[in-house]
Amino acid sequence: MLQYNTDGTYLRNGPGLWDLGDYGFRHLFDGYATLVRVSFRDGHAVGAHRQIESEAYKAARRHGKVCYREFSEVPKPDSFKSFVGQLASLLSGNSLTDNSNTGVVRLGDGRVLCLTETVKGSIVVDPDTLDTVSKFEYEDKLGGLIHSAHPIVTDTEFWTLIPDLIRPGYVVARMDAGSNERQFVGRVDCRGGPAPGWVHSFPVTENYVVVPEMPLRYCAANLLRAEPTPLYKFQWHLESGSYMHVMCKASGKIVASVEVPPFVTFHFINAYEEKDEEGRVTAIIADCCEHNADTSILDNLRLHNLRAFTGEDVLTDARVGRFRIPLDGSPFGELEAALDPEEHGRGMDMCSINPAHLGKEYRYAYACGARRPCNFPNTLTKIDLVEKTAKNWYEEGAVPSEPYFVARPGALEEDDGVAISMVSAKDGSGYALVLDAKTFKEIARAKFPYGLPYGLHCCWVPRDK
Ligand SMILES: CC(=O)/C=C/C=C(C)/C=C/C1=C(C)CCCC1(C)C
Ligand SMILES: CC(/C=C/C=O)=C\C=C\C=O
Ligand SMILES: [Fe+2]
Repeated sequence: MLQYNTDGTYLRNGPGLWDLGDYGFRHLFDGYATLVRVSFRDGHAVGAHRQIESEAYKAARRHGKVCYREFSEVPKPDSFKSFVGQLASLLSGNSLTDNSNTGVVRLGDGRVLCLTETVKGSIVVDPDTLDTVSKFEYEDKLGGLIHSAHPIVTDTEFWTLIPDLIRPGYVVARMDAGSNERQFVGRVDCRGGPAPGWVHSFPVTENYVVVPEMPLRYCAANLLRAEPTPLYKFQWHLESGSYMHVMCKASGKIVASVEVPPFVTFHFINAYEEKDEEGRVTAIIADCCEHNADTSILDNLRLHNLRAFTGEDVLTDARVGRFRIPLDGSPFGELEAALDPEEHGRGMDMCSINPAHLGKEYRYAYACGARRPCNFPNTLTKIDLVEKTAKNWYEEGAVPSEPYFVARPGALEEDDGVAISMVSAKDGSGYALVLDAKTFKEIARAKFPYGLPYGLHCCWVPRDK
């Protein structure tokens, strides 16, 4: 019996199936999407999991091989077209995967959407049955084949970033809850490099959208390569510079564009507006899980590395990278660690916050951290950005996924709620873990009758909605 008094459904998406007959995928991000559900009701938890029935997954099952371009894999020679044919199917988007294995969000109108970096990989699911309901069709003329895997979703709207690989830049778009039509808000032109930087995620404040331009940039040549490169579809362009752009949500105008130290991040944590005594906005503060400008984290996520822990400490260091983007016209922004990374074992990724603080000043972030030696984040950490300390949860041999914060209904304090994570235990079994977000102590765990693959991002569907 699970003593937990908030009723609702926790959903987690992630790559979960990496094998097709004898063939095994090589990178974590290639796996076909597995949705996990844990429904909490009257102190009990009921779990389930299911594959998302994307075209890419169904074709792979039908033919026993990869049929679409995944994160690192491309269809093998026997189904290969000529170079021109490949280029055409890449440009049209036909050959891209719709394997929506990254995020899951509950839109303001109640629809639950699974996402990845391809626009066609936006798939509506039923949170109760985990049925694949339909493709989410964007009913607008914005186009774009890829977008940020992490839109910003609130009860009323949806913000997304669409990288433009032809004319290097990004389109910022928003969509009202209940609509399928994105509206163009503005455009950012890249300041460096041959292509836009990878935008797995981006942050917003109450009035601004922050567009990051990392030196890890999309690479047209690598998109066409048959075999994965160490940086997959990307290339590191240190010489191109790193930038942060700030766009006004209301006007679409760029209010700041600053050069910042080089950085590598998948996940922004949050951002907010810094104000002076008169209430004027002087700067934007944006926090992310930052990998010390080291791209090797991407290759470390190869399954071979993840499955072969030798006792060596091979997880590269990460920190809470805090950007300060001045709005006074200065050309440079700052990037520093928000707290001593030793507080969380120099591991930092897969973060969540209290959504009531989205875009606003906030104090707490929840993430996966590290207890070394390790080859992958193996702790859950609660970061206090004011005290600059962390509380850590650890169980020997366990691999926990993103600690997802769910507020207690009626909560007033920022950390009044729970952090939910799915844990793979040392013996291969799996359980849902519920931590008190305040104390970061275990409240409950619900064992699954079987082990579950590692998974990525989550959402919460309250029972009454
Ligand atoms: C699982 C995760 O976090 C990221 C998944 C990323 C994917 C599936 C990216 C796919 C892509 C292509 C299939 C071609 C175009 C480039 C890129 C967006 C990397
Ligand atoms: C698993 C991961 C990124 C997932 C993208 O959605 C990053 C892990 C980083 C390790 O520190
Ligand atoms: Fe992500």
